[in-house]
Order: sequence, then structure tokens, then C-alpha cells
Amino acid sequence: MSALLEVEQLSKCYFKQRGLNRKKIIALQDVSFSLDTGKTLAIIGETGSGKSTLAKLLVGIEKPDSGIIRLSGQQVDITNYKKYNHVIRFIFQDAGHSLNPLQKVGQMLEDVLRLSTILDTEQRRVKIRSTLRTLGLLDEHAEYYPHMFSGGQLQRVALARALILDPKLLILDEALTALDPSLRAQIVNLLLELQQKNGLAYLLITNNLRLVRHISDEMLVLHEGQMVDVGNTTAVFNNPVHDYTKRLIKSSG
Ligand SMILES: Nc1ncnc2c1ncn2[C@@H]1O[C@H](COP(=O)(O)OP(=O)(O)OP(=O)(O)O)[C@@H](O)[C@H]1O
Repeated sequence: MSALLEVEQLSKCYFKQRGLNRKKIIALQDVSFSLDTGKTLAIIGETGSGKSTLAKLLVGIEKPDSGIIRLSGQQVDITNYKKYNHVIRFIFQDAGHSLNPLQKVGQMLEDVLRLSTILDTEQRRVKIRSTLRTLGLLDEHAEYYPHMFSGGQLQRVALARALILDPKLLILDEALTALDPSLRAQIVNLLLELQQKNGLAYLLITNNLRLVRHISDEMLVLHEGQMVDVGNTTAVFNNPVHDYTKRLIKSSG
């Protein structure tokens, strides 16, 4: 059976204007990996190593210069946002705090459903309620504005927005970084529960190696846009190949 997501030789470069010169920046070079349903892949690497570029290519915000993305064996043009935005969803750092402050949570979720599904009004109402409950929130939270939530609840609201379309893959780009440790543990447990129940796959972009060790099945280390280590998390921790990975693991204690 095909993997849920297969990435083959993905590359992306940017050009930065410096005076009269254009400087080429290779953000990602020939990155390949696959991710199965119900599994978690961690992407780690220092600032500027290409992690966010990879996330942007996978949600279609940016177009790769070359390379192939397959979903369940089918090559896709992920920049066709309407077609794939329900399959791969994205949640970024501090997502809870970037919700529209003037919009009630129920309205925000309603907008997502109206834009991307053919559900009728009543079906949308039911879906909003059930999604809120799945994330440990209450029906009445649909009537709340973002400022009425605590930090942990806000993160759950951001997750509700990402998960209401029942995606197969959720990309978490430093999404847990800003949370304090006890809140992070709560959200991690919730994510693991959802994964067990629904077979959701996660692509976890983080520099928190403890978290990587705790929840990811596989890990991929990026350094200057290139893959330097990839494989089963325990295997990479026990036997890192590249010096950069060795240093990272050593510095994480
Ligand atoms: N839109 C852009 N225009 C020009 N250069 C860019 C652009 N986006 C990213 N880059 C460059 O591409 C490289 C990879 O950036 P990217 O944001 O993917 O790294 P990152 O690993 O996610 O870093 P961070 O942890 O800081 O988010 C960096 O050198 C960055 O400056």
C-alpha cells in the first residue's frame, strides 16, 4: 500500500536582491521522505535550515522548483488549494493568538466549512459542535470571541480550525513551542489521542528534541536545506550519521 505522503527530491530556492546583485538562496535541496497514515515525522534543524519552506511547499503556499509530491500514491499539484486543503492542514506557532479577535469561534469554523465543504447549515452546526467537543471544548464556546479563552483553550480552538475538515495530515510548524510545559503536555496527549482514534498523521516541525523523542516515529534532520539524517527516531538518536545531528543530540542532553 502507498504511503499517505511521499516527497521525492523536493527543491526550492529564493533570490534576494542585494544592491545590484541577486543572491540565490537554496532553501531546500533534493529532500525525499514518506509518511504513513497514523504516524508522526519530526523535521528538525536550526534556523534557516529550510523547515518552514518544506511546510509551505506541502500546503501549497509556495511552489517547488522541482520534485514530486504524492498523496496516497497519486502525484498532486498541492498548490491547487481548494482540492487539497482538506487533506493536509497547517498550524503554526502561536496560531491561537492569531485568530481574528472580532469573530466568534463558531463563525470562524462556519467560514471554513462553507468555503470547503458542501454541508448544509444544520450539518455545519452539528460538525462545529462535534469538533469543539473532540478537542475538549464546549458547545457554548462557539459563541465566544478569542479573547475569552485561556492560552490552552486557544490552542485547542486553533486545532479545531485545522481539524474540522477531517484532514489526513496535520503539519505543526513550531505550533507547540510557545506553550508552557504543562499546557504542551496536555495538547500533546490530545494529539496522540486523536492520532490513535482517527489515524491522523503529523509532520512536526520543532527543535524540541525531547518532544521529538516522545512522539515521533521517524525524524528528518535538515541542515542548510539538505537532509543529513533520516529514519526511525530511536535509530537516529542512537546512531546519528552526520556531525550536525550528533551535535544537536549532544546539546539536547
Ligand atoms: N520568501 C523568501 N525570500 C527569500 N529567502 C527566503 C524566503 N523564505 C525563506 N528564505 C530563506 O530560505 C532559507 C530557509 O528558510 P526557512 O524559513 O525555511 O528556514 P527555517 O528552518 O524554517 O528557519 P526558522 O526556524 O527560523 O523558521 C533561509 O536562508 C531563509 O532566509
